Amino acid sequence: MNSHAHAIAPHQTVSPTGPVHRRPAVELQDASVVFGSGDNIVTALSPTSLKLESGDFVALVGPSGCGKSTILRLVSNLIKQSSGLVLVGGKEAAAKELRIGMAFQNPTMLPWLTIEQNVMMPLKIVAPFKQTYLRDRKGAFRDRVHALLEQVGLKDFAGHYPWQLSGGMLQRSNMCRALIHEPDLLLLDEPFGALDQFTREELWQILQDLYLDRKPTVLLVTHDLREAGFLSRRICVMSARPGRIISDEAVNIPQPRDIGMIYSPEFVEMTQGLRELIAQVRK
Ligand SMILES: Nc1ncnc2c1ncn2[C@@H]1O[C@H](COP(=O)(O)OP(=O)(O)OP(=O)(O)O)[C@@H](O)[C@H]1O
Repeated sequence: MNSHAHAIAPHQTVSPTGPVHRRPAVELQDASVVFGSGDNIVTALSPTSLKLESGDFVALVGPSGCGKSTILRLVSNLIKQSSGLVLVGGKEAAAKELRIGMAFQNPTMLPWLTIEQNVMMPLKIVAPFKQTYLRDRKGAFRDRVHALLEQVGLKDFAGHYPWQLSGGMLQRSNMCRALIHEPDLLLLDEPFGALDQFTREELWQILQDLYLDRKPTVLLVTHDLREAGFLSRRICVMSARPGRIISDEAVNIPQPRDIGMIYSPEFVEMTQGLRELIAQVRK
């Protein structure tokens, strides 16, 4: 075991009421991804296995280009594996049956729509909400959007346009849009990448609250080891490209976590251990 053994332990399902045994929400069985053909072959992901139980919060960390985003794209069914299996909700390529929310580093808000309209967008296109969209968009759905915006401190900005908001406010809106349709699975790819440390820490706390409130299954890709440690219940470390998971350990710190915790010796030791592991594999 690594030097971060105090805070993290080999993979186990953590629950306030003890271990839970449910059908995995996400499972990769020796899934690999190869792009191109002939002389232009790029192996983006070596055969990789990973399991997320329903309600898990797993962070994927590792050197640049090791295949973290590729795993998210596999799970969201944007790309197909070249070998192995990808199961979502227990079924192959069944991502459409699960409600998925996604948030990426650069929020892509539609500039001609207000924040309220942007956040409401999934309700317009995702079943079962889309069936009642025309009826509910000015009633129940609007209330839902406003309640979520209030939860992230954007109560007064529903009628603003994206260009009237700061980067941090846009990331909050982005998070609301990813969660508005109550996804079973939340896929986050460097969602706070471009923000200053204070805003990041603030958003970690907001995301933690939203997660504990709703308990979706979350797969978070990040380069920020503190972000991984603060938010997730498990951290998977990947090797250099073509990557695979070389360490999968639980973060044994009860939730909700306090932001001050990231300065504790135990937490610093954990992130330092992860850092050393990644430094070794990227050589
Ligand atoms: N469509 C594609 N065609 C060819 N190669 C690709 C394609 N998509 C990704 N790759 C390659 O696959 C590898 C893994 O990419 P991926 O985006 O998953 O890495 P990552 O770990 O998320 O990287 P980063 O941390 O830098 O965002 C990279 O070397 C990348 O260049």
